[in-house]
Amino acid sequence: MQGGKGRSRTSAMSVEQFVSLMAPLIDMEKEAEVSTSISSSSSSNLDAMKKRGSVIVNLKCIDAQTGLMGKTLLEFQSTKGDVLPTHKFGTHDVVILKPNKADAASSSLGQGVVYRLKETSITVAFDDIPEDGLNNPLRLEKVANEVTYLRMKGALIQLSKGVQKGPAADLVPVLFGEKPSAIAKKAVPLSLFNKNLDHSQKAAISKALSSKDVFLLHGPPGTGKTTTVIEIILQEVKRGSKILACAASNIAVDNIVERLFPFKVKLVRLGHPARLLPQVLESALDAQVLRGDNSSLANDIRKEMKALNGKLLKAKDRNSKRDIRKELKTLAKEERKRQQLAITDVLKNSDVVLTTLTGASSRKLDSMTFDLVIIDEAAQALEIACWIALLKGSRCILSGDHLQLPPTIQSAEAERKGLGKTLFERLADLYGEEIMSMLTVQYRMHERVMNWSSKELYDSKIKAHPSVAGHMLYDLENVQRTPSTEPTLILVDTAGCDMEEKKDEEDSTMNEGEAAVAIAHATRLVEGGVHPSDIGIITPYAAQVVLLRMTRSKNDKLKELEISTVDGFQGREKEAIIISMVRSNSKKEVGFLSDHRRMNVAVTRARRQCCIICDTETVSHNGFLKRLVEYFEEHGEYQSASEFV
Ligand SMILES: Nc1ncnc2c1ncn2[C@@H]1O[C@H](COP(=O)(O)OP(=O)(O)OP(=O)(O)O)[C@@H](O)[C@H]1O
Repeated sequence: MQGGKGRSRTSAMSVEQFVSLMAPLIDMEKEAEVSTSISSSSSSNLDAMKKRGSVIVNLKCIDAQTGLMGKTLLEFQSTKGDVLPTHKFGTHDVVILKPNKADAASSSLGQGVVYRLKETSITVAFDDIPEDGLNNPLRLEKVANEVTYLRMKGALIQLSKGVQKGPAADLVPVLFGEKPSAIAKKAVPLSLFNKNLDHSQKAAISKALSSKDVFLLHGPPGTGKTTTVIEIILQEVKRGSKILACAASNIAVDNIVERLFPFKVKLVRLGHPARLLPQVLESALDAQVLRGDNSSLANDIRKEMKALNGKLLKAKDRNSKRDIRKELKTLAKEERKRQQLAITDVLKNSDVVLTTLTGASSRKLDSMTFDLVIIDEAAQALEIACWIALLKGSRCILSGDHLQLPPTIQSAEAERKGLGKTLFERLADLYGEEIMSMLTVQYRMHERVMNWSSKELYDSKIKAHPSVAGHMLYDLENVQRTPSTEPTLILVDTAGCDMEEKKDEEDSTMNEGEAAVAIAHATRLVEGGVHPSDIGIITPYAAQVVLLRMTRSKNDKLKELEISTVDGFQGREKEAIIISMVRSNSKKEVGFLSDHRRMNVAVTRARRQCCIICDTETVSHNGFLKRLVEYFEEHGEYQSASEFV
């Protein structure tokens, strides 16, 4: 099959053009990341750091535990014991711990990786427990993670040198539109592991298995993208393929590991233990290496070396000292060899190696090649990060949805110049349907929630599975039918209710009126029997998240209600979703609300009810949002915010 119909100019670029475009953009992004963190050489002052969200002050250590293969987990809470202030820390970030009062340039008590992040606490995994100072007030500073950029640069260098001899030699020209893509015409006969797959999933699997170089699995919200990826992996393992399975985030990689468990696939998960979910730790490379024969041999050698070192200390004459040193040298070499062999054994015996995209640059994988590289959540990964993994294989399958949120980019300039354009999107433009299948049955939303998104973004091609098409909030156990639980769609209009937006100190926008309405609606749902953990409040603005959490903290019954930005909810779902749009101003500015992908993610998190709170006069100034408002007015229930406060 020939590729190339309808190629877009920006999508068909040569390797050389790609390398010269990306190299400066990666530097820009690195600079932006460094400026939102603390670089080792910076002498920035604490106020500026606080403003950027790269430091959390006034913390106390409330818990210390050992775990994760010898790491120490320390949990910190605000000294006041309430919600942590606005910050830009994320799980897996590298952080340093300092006394609260230490100046910016002072040395730290320890460095660790953020293990768990809650609204009221943050847990960090340290290699060694900080010796003292834990009883005094503390602060955490985010450290720039420069390794990721080095690895992306490494992939660019490899691409620029040419990959004629590497495993991806035939793949690279296809992905840059220099050679046509190919899909075998004869369908592969399928004997499926999962007997419940729908027609669109089966069609996608069949096409994926027939692809000779590249295949895109397009999975709109709730359509079983990961379910389909799992079946593809199982089918490929059955065929004897060696697979590298990656995603941009650790959580997405762990999700695949967990879902492969029941099928007893021989797999190994690479990565820092603090970045893995507890339930997949047994599959971690480190854990498997420890269980291997070569590893116990290496252990025996280390014991022998310890004894010899003792002898060396006691030895008097030069000759015997020299002999012991010689023996130690030989043993050290042997120990290294055994360690390496232990790692190679595990990697060789695994049919599927799983890691994040940046983790794929691990030296442990240096000499390995794969028949297939699978990248899940590819529409949320930088193209250059995908290349770290792609260079290791001769075929690839990318799964994602370019109509949901793209990767987060710190540098506005780098984003404008093209860093954010994903490989998934570029290939979708370049080859279109030839190399792609879209899943069209969704298993999450009531069809009224789904229809807006399907019509607006997916050419009305998505259908709701009968098991969810008509499900209501009051069908849930213990939920009564009340005026609040009854509607599937609710539009709460704040126009004319004196609920204007405001800016917080960091210039992020918030809206007190909307926060009060959102919490009031959540309270009514809980009073109607909805479990608070089944409700999520989503808002695009970080300041509104903090405000909502503070408003919520006055009501103990809402403790388990989840409040997060749209980005924080991607890939997740709740029975009821409340969206606070925030923007309400006389200039009718809507900021990044107008991004179709952000609103698509927000609305499609809802399974049974979606409630939008907004100032219709402000948001209707944007055509896309106007259609959203009209859809909710037509198919849902209209309420004025004045009914809530
Ligand atoms: N063929 C199917 N029959 C019944 N349920 C299914 C089927 N495929 C997927 N599901 C269900 O749909 C839900 C979503 O599936 P999955 O996690 O694979 O989707 P996803 O597309 O990766 O999700 P997201 O929209 O969050 O990216 C899961 O509860 C899954 O069990």
